Amino acid sequence: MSEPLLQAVDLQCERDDRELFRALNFTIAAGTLTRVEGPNGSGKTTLLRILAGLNDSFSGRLLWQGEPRDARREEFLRNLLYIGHRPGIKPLLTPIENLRGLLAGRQQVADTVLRQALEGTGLAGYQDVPCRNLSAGQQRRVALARLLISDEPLWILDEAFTALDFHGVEGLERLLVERAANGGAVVVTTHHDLRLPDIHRIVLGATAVAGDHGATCQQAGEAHAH
Ligand SMILES: Nc1ncnc2c1ncn2[C@@H]1O[C@H](COP(=O)(O)OP(=O)(O)OP(=O)(O)O)[C@@H](O)[C@H]1O
Repeated sequence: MSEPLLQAVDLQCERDDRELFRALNFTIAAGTLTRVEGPNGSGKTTLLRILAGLNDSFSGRLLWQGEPRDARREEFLRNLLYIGHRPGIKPLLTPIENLRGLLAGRQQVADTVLRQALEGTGLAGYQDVPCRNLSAGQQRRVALARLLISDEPLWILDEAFTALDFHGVEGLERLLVERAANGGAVVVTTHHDLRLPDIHRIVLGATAVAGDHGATCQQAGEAHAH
């Protein structure tokens, strides 16, 4: 197996006295794609925010490269690119200005590179238009342009495919596969029917109908049920 980046050990989370998941164990390794699945409200966003260090209401352990994540929090955050389910784009700013803001304090990137990244996500000609004048899919593409510049080894992407058209979905699928092939680790949630090979699956709320909020982890070809 390739190098483990992030490991979850016995994760458990409750919200408003309802258990979303428990006994969740998995490894996010370099060079892999992982999809977190489950019905609405099963806890996908919550799990991604926990993994990204944005939500601390859980029990269990998270390890970054084999050591407690919180003991290496700064290093962990430098190595993480998290894009939430809202694109997080400032409507009064242009795509270029938004990207500059998103990269502030992390990466020094020339404007020519930002422009190329926006062209790469299909926004040629829109780089200097205020984002409030862009469609939902175009705003999503502004946020996703960040992926074309990223040097972080771990991507956590919540509902990244939302509002994208057919070509946008295809392009993003290709990018994620290439990223994993080049040694990155990608964790995604989506309600889209993705065509990604060798994807690992973390299924939440698998037995929710029976009132038992179970979770299943399948590491591409190998399944662990809890
Ligand atoms: N800020 C919050 N405070 C309390 N409960 C919350 C909060 N945010 C979400 N929840 C609850 O946590 C549960 C899981 O929500 P979450 O957003 O993680 O689900 P999800 O699987 O991502 O859903 P969806 O597919 O609809 O995006 C839901 O029942 C929701 O009501």
